[in-house]
Amino acid sequence: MNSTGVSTEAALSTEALPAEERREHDWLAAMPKCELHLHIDGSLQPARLLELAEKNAVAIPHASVADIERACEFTDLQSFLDLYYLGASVLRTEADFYHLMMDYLRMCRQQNILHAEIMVEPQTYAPFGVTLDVVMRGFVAAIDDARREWGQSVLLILSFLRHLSEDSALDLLREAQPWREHFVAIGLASAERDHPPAQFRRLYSAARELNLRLTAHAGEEGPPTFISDALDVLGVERIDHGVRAVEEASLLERLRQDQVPLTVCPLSNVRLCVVDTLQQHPILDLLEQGLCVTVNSDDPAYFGGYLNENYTALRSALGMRREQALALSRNGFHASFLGPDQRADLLARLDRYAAS
Ligand SMILES: Nc1ncnc2[nH]cnc12
Ligand SMILES: [Zn+2]
Repeated sequence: MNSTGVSTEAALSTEALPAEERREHDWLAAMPKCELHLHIDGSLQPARLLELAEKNAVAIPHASVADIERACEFTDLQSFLDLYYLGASVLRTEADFYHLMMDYLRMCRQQNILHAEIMVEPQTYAPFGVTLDVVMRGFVAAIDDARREWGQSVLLILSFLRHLSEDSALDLLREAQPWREHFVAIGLASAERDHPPAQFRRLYSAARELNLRLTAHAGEEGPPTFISDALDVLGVERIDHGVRAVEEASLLERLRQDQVPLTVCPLSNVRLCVVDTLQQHPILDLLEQGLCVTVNSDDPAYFGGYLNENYTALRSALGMRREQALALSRNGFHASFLGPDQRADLLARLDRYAAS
C-alpha cells in the first residue's frame, strides 16, 4: 500500500471491485485520452532500473524492487527528486533510452493514450558523460517505431532543470538546435522552491524566438505568484500542476477567464504531499468552476499509476462521473500542442466514444 491508499497492484487490476465500479473503471480505461505532463525518467520502472544499474555497472543503494518501492515514501518534492535523479543515472546508452521510451509508448497503446507530450531532460544525464545525441537517437527511434507500428502520436518537450543555472539551460537550448524539429515546446521542472520563474526569463525569450511553444511547472510547491510570473514573465501558454492557484481567488478567476490549461497530476500531488488525500484534491471543483484542467501522471513509476490509474482513482476517491471524465479528456486534447487538424481528428474519436 502506498500513501495514495491505492496499492499498485490494486490500481492496475479491477477484479476486486464491485461489478458496477469495475464497469466504470473499464469504461475509463477504454476512453481515448491524452497525456500532457509526463517526465520520461519518471516512467522508469524499478525492475528496469535495477537491470540497467547492473548492466551499466552503476552502484545504487537499492538491491531489489521491494527496496525501491520502500524508498517511494516521499515527504515533499525534493525527497522524490533525490530518488528520481538516482534512478535516471543508470541510463547510459542509446539502447537504454530506446527501451525507456518504448516501454512508456507501449503503455500508451495499452491505456488508450492516443497522444502524449513527453518531457525529456538531457541535463540529467550530462554529468555521466551521456551526450544529447545518444539520448535523442534512442528516443526518436522508439517514437518512429511506435508511430509506424500503431500510429502513436507523440510530441517532445525539452524540459530544463531549474536547480541548474539559466546559462546551462541556454547552452542546452543551443546544443539542441540540430534536434529542433523533434521538439514542440520547452518546459521547466525540478525543485520549485527557491527557483522562481523569473530566473529563466532569457531562456523563455530565446525559445520564443525559435518558435517553440512554452510551458513550465508552477504552483506545485511554489506559491501562486509563481503561476502568475510564469504567465507574465515567461509568457507560458499552459501551466504544469498549478494546483496552488486555489489559494488565490483572483488568480483562479484569471485562469478561468483566459482558459489557461493546467496539467494536473492527482496521484503525484498526494505522493508529494501537495494535498493530504485524494479526497481533498481540487481538480473536480476546478473543472466545475470552468477552468481548463487536465489529468496526467507526471512520474507513473514512482507514484503508483499511469494515466488510467489517475482517472480511476478520481472515480474512486471523488466519485468522478462519466461526463466529468470526458470533459477532462477533451480539455487534454484542446490544451495539447497538436496542430488543428490532428487535434480535431482525436477529439472526434473521443466524441464517438462518448456517443457509443
Ligand atoms: N513533480 C515534479 N515536479 C517538478 N519536477 C519534476 N521532475 C519530475 N517530476 C517532477
Ligand atoms: Zn512534473
